[in-house]
Amino acid sequence: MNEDQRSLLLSSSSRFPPPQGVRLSYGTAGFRADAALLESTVYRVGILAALRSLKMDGSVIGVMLTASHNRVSDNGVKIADPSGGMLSQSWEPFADALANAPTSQHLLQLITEFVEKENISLEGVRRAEILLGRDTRPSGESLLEAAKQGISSILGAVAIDMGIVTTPQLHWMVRARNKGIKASELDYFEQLSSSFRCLIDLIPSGSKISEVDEKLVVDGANGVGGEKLEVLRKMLDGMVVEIRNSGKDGGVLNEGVGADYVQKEKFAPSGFGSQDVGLRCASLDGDADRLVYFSVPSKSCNNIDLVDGDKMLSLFAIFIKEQLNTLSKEGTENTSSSYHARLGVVQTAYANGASTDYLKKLGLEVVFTPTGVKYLHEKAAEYDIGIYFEANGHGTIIFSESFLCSLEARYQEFSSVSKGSEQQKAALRLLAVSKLINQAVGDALSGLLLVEAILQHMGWSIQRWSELYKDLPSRQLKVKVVDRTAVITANAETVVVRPPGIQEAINAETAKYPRGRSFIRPSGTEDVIRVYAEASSQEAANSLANSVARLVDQFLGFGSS
Ligand SMILES: CC(=O)N[C@H]1[C@@H](OP(=O)(O)O)O[C@H](CO)[C@@H](O)[C@@H]1O
Ligand SMILES: [Mg+2]
Repeated sequence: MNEDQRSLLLSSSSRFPPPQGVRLSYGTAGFRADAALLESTVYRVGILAALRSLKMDGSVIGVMLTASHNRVSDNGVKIADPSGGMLSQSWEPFADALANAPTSQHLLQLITEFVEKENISLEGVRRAEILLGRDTRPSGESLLEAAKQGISSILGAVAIDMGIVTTPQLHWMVRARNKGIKASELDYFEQLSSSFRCLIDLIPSGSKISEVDEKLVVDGANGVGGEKLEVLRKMLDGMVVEIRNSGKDGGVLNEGVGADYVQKEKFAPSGFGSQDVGLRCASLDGDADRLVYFSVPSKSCNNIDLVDGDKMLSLFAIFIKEQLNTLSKEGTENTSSSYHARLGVVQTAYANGASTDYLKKLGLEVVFTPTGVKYLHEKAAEYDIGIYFEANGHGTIIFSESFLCSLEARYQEFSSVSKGSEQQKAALRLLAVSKLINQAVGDALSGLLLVEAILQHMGWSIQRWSELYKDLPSRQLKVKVVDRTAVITANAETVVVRPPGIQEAINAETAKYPRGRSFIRPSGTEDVIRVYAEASSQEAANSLANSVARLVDQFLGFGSS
């Protein structure tokens, strides 16, 4: 590292001292905390992003300022790798060390050692390009400045501000830039709208949906997703969409609204109620990378019929399986008859037991990973087509490049020898899905369009979709403890290996409940232990969740020894 670079780092970092008495961890989805604590961390993530770009031969890297479903006073920062996915897990320890370095000297020492180990040249001869995005949180603007300062403290690094965008939009832009395709926000909207229209044009003539099922009402979580859906809606003249909680009418981000609230509390979001009985409703989360659907069952209650990430996964799996079955039918005389694609489905321990049973009965390969998009995405990428969703509505579909190449070739074959055939349509539908779905990360807007297209293709109402299988009643709780990192889990977070004894106690409690299942894990985004329980009745699920929460408090709570 030359003297110019050293003095630049020392002088700039001295303007961003780390918060006292706080230890930050990159967690499930980047650094996340009260916004007032984050300026130094965001500055240092700016440095990290610049180094990551230099390490990746100048590939474009993304930095997103968001705290997703957390309350508005929080904020966070996470990196989008050149593939558009999450930061490589191998760099997370360095990210943690950077964020927690106590002084500028320590920070400089860390960077010096790291760039030597990683063979990163800091002579300023290479260009590093970082796309910056932020959601609608008030703290975003000042944290954006800190990120820019961090980036510009690395010689040759350039920050490009993409403004207020959804998290998936930024990931999509990074992926598109590194694939050498057009990557503006308009390009994003055009890709989604044109591929959506392609699927609508391919709807079988017999599929009809009733008038009441034409309308969709969307809860925008008072966040960035509502305003972006407004733009998209104007490009989709075929869709009847009403957007509420867009953030324009003074509502507070994620407060009583949004996909996390709807999925966890199973309550209708603010602005929804008895006037919406029977309608198809959807809810985005605060940065529009999560989506759930719901319907209001009757005028009497505030509860909802939730159609969660597991059901979206099931809908996508049915549709894709149908197209693959059509393609694998004996080909016409001039095309190859055998056609096999490896379709995989990835879930986490939060997936409702009924969904896993349903998917296995469909003959699908179902595998599990720990919570966090980075784990599911990595696993899904092992298939020709990998579908992953968390129950809370994080998820997407990944198509391998080799599969898409062979699919494109098959589509061309069909177009010349059997134009208009069912095989040709099936190939075109899958190609359209691969363009509509955001393959970088879970994207509430692209997921919503795919759900809408498939429901129209099937001629299904939300009620018909929800009846695919009946969820086992479940309950999630959060428990504040002295130190959540004391809990170490294994087997995709389904068992606790440390502290000793608690898993045996959970097992004994769970055994008391028919079809009981329960697990605990440390949250990566909030300072809590999360408790999940499901059983044959809601009362039993609630009781099991409360019993396990008491065990957590006994073993780990403030009163524990
Ligand atoms: C139970 C739950 O909803 N966990 C969420 C939450 O992670 P935690 O580590 O559980 O806080 O936020 C993550 C990032 O948004 C998301 O990937 C994950 O599904
Ligand atoms: Mg989110």
